[in-house]
Amino acid sequence: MTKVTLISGSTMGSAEYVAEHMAEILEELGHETNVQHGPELDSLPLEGIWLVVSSTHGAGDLPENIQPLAEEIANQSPDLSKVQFGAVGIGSSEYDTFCGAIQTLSTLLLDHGAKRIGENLEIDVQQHEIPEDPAGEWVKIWAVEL
Ligand SMILES: Cc1cc2nc3c(=O)[nH]c(=O)nc-3n(C[C@H](O)[C@H](O)[C@H](O)COP(=O)(O)O)c2cc1C
Repeated sequence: MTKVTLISGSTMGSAEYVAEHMAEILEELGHETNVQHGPELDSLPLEGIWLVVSSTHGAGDLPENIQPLAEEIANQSPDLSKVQFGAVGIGSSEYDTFCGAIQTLSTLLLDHGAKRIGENLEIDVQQHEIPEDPAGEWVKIWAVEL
C-alpha cells in the first residue's frame, strides 16, 4: 500500500473529475489517496508520491487554481528530491500549445529534484469525450511502479 497525493489544476472541473476517478482506482488497488484541488505548497507532503493532473488554458497556460502552487515552487525552491510523481494532462489538440500546462508543471517538479514515475499521459479531449477512460487505463499501469 502506497500513499498517493493527487493534485489537480482545473478551470471547469474536468481535471478534477479525472483526479477523483484515478483516486478511486488507486483505492481499489489498495493504495491510500488524498486529492487536493489547487493546493498550496504547505498543504502538500514534501516526500512520497504525487500524481499531478492538469488541464491547459489560455495559450498553454496553467489553470488559475494551480498557478499559486507553481509560483510557490518557483519562488521558494523547495527540495522535492524525496517526491516521485506521475503527470496527466488534459487538453485539446485544437491548440498549438496542446497540454502545455502539464509539461510546464512536470519540468518545474523535475527542476526541483522530483523524480518522474512512468511517462506523462496527455489526453486529447477531441479524441476522448470521456477523459476518465484513458486516465483510468493509464493509472492502472502507472500504479504497477508504486
Ligand atoms: C479558453 C480556452 C483555452 C484553452 N487553451 C488550451 C491550450 O492552450 N492547450 C490545450 O491543450 N488545451 C486548451 N484548452 C482545452 C482545455 O484544456 C480542455 O477543454 C480541458 O478539458 C479543460 O479542462 P478543465 O475543465 O479541467 O479546465 C483550452 C480551453 C479553453 C476554453
